[in-house]
Amino acid sequence: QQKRRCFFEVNERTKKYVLTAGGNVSGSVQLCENSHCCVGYYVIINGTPKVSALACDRYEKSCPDPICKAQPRSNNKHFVCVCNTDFCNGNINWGTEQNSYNNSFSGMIIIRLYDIVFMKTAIKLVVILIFMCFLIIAAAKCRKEKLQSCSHDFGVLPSCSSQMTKASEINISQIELQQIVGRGHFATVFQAAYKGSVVAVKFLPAAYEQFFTTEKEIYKLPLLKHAGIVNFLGTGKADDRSCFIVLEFAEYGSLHSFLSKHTMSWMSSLKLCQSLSQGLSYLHSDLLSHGVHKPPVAHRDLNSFNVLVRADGTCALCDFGCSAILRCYSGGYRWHNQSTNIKVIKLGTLNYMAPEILEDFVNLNSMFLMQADVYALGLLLWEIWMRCSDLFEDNATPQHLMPYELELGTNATLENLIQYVSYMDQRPSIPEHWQLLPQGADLTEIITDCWDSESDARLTAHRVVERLISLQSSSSL
Ligand SMILES: Nc1ncnc2c1ncn2[C@@H]1O[C@H](COP(=O)(O)OP(=O)(O)OP(=O)(O)O)[C@@H](O)[C@H]1O
Repeated sequence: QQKRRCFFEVNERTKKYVLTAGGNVSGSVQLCENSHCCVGYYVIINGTPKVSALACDRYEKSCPDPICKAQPRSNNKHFVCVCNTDFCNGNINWGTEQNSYNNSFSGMIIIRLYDIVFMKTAIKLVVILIFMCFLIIAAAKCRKEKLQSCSHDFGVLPSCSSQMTKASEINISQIELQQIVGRGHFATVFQAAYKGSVVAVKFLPAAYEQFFTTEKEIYKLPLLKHAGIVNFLGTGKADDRSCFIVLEFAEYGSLHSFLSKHTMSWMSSLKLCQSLSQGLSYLHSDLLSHGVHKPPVAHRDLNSFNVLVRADGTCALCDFGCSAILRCYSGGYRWHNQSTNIKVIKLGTLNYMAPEILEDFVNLNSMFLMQADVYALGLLLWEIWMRCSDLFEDNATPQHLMPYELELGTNATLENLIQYVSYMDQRPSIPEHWQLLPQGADLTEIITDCWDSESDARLTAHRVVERLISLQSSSSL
């Protein structure tokens, strides 16, 4: 059986030879010859315990305790402890008085293994705790700054700066339909009169209620009102069970129809581009205002049919039937488990799909939905500037074309787009002479930085807003 090992220490007042008889001593360790018990003698001096002696017990006695429990010897000034595990005499247990005495152990000469282990663990715990606190504070600060920076960047309309959108249910009898102004893949949109104002009413057949529910959910998000997003007035159900959404009326209709009919000056094109980017940047923003939270939203179907143009020449985003609310999870954004998870399979809008979405078509649960919106934004900026008469020689402004329409025809298939956009890494062509124009190089760079094949390398919508502002302020064409 292995011999017991005990701490060994003697002060002047103890007869050293008496204790060395218990076994061979090497430094501060004694190998017990006659006993399997360690013993510790302590004396209280000025209220603090000091080691009087630590050693092997000289005779075999009963020592049932694995830890060294203090027992008074005389006058409550001297204590002895006996224990039966290796080095157990290095740490006397004071019972209820333990804490007060333990704090005064600095006078002990022997380096006690148990103390070291305990100290090391305690130090590790403290360091881990401090590190975790630091991380939590840094994360909270980072999030706060992010939210604050977003809320400073974009004006929140005063009407709803601190409230949930209070759109009421609208009774169909309150609406007077006038004429059809647009048709989408699912919806028919009417110009109508409602409470003395001209509005747009979007009807969705009952079969497409899923799109209606998603779109309503987005419009009803708190703080969603913004000049770059079409103003939402309410929803309702018609007698034939179709659902409808009442919106502000955009006089020029979709951006697609506006660009088909109009060319524009440099300043007008900038107005369209800026309001469009601001709308998207606001949609993507994560906002906290007066305790109300607006999560980021990815549009997921951004194209020139889903951007409206108002009479004042500004853009407003619409059609959120495929949009996704993103929730923040430990630094990144994930798709909130929304009522719908619809795959966008619509001709025309395929042209605006980012390469990673085209390729990963069967699985749209991507973390990069906002970057995919920015890709589409780049195509829209190209589409707008291709109709800017100041960027072309007299009467040489091209006809309006959708992205890739020239290269792949009016109804490009998914396979053609994957081949052209993804594998061949091609984009709509930017006129070479733009490089010679005062702002040409900058606007080319904005477009190409939006439609980069690497989604991570693309600008954020917020950065596009900034780049467009500096483009405007540097000089006019
Ligand atoms: N508020 C509005 N003011 C004026 N015109 C509008 C308005 N909303 C929609 N429109 C017109 O109706 C068209 C279809 O609207 P919307 O895109 O919302 O329908 P949809 O069926 O959801 O379309 P999609 O095919 O993209 O899914 C638009 O392209 C636009 O021309």
